[in-house]
Amino acid sequence: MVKAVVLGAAGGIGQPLALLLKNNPLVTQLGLYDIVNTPGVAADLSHISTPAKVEGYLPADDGLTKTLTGAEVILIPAGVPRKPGMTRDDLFKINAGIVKDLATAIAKTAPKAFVLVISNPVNSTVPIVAEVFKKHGVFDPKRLFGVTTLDVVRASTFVSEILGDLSLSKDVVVPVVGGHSGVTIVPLLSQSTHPLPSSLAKTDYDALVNRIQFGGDEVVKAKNGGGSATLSMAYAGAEFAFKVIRALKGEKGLVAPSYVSLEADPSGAAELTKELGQELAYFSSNIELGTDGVAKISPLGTLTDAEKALVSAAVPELAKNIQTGINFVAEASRL
Ligand SMILES: NC(=O)c1ccc[n+]([C@@H]2O[C@H](COP(=O)([O-])OP(=O)(O)OC[C@H]3O[C@@H](n4cnc5c(N)ncnc54)[C@H](O)[C@@H]3O)[C@@H](O)[C@H]2O)c1
Ligand SMILES: O=C(O)C[C@H](O)C(=O)O
Repeated sequence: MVKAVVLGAAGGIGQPLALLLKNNPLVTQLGLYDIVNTPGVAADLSHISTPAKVEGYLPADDGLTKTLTGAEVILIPAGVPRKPGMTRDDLFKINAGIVKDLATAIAKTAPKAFVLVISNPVNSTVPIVAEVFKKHGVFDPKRLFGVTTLDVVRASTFVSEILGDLSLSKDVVVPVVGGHSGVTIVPLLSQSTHPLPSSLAKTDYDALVNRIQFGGDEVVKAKNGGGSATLSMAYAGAEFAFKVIRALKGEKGLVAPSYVSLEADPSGAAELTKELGQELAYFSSNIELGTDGVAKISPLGTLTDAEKALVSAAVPELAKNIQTGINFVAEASRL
């Protein structure tokens, strides 16, 4: 029995993500919340012949509390997406407040749930959720995740394209670490399960790294004002959520990168900090999932010089993004 919840369920990501969750037999209850259209989305999904009982709520009549009651896994894709010319940080002004309010409701109604943050900028929205939870005395660093899986999915796809066989993409695993925006996205291609051709030119390697780091821009540009990645994000979000659900059901050995608080595993964090050469409160590295959430944060391992340079570029940007999230909650509390 697992109750999964999507906050922002009527949106571009929310709807296909809710569909994928409804299609998973491990999900027995599906709570959908949005400020618009959730009753329709819920009615539609409820006709699908899979076990999950679907309920959709709007803000009226305390719909958010009803949605969150009994939630074990909460996915948050609520907020505005980018338009061409914007960075993810440009979304902060609107999305920070949305995420803060949703986190406050979670802290009050479902403080033990696993919370998976999709809303951008993830590098800052995850610290916002953590700060809100700390204020309410319910922060458990093992249960809060920034969803960076789309970067991993893109890396698998683009590497398979270079290897000339897209059917490999389901098996190609590339750890993508750091955060989720531009230079903070660090693909560790030397650790790919399927090595790149040794003949790959440096310019082609650089282009591949750039494509993984800025894959989101490719979609924003192609949608031409119609938003950012939704379908691939729903796929990626579901993939990560299913791992979390399988782990909470007791399956062992499930590993995936996710942007987490390094308080979740102090000994793993100590090793990671040595590798990064600087303390960061949040970082995405491979994590092992357990029944209580983050069981272990893995170190980066052996890196090439090119990868070390990517990590060095990511760290100061991440530090800035994290502080922006922390400051936002501190300032809001002073008002
Ligand atoms: N982490 C990632 O890899 C990743 C990938 C793609 C998109 N995103 C981010 O996900 C977010 C959503 O993208 P989208 O394309 O689905 O946008 P969208 O505009 O299609 O959908 C967002 C939904 O959020 C709802 N919403 C707004 N305020 C809300 C509130 N207070 N409570 C509940 N719902 C609320 C809207 O009504 C809308 O239905 C954006 O911030 C986008 O940048 C993240
Ligand atoms: O690019 C975006 O703004 C959406 C998302 O973060 C992505 O990586 O596709």
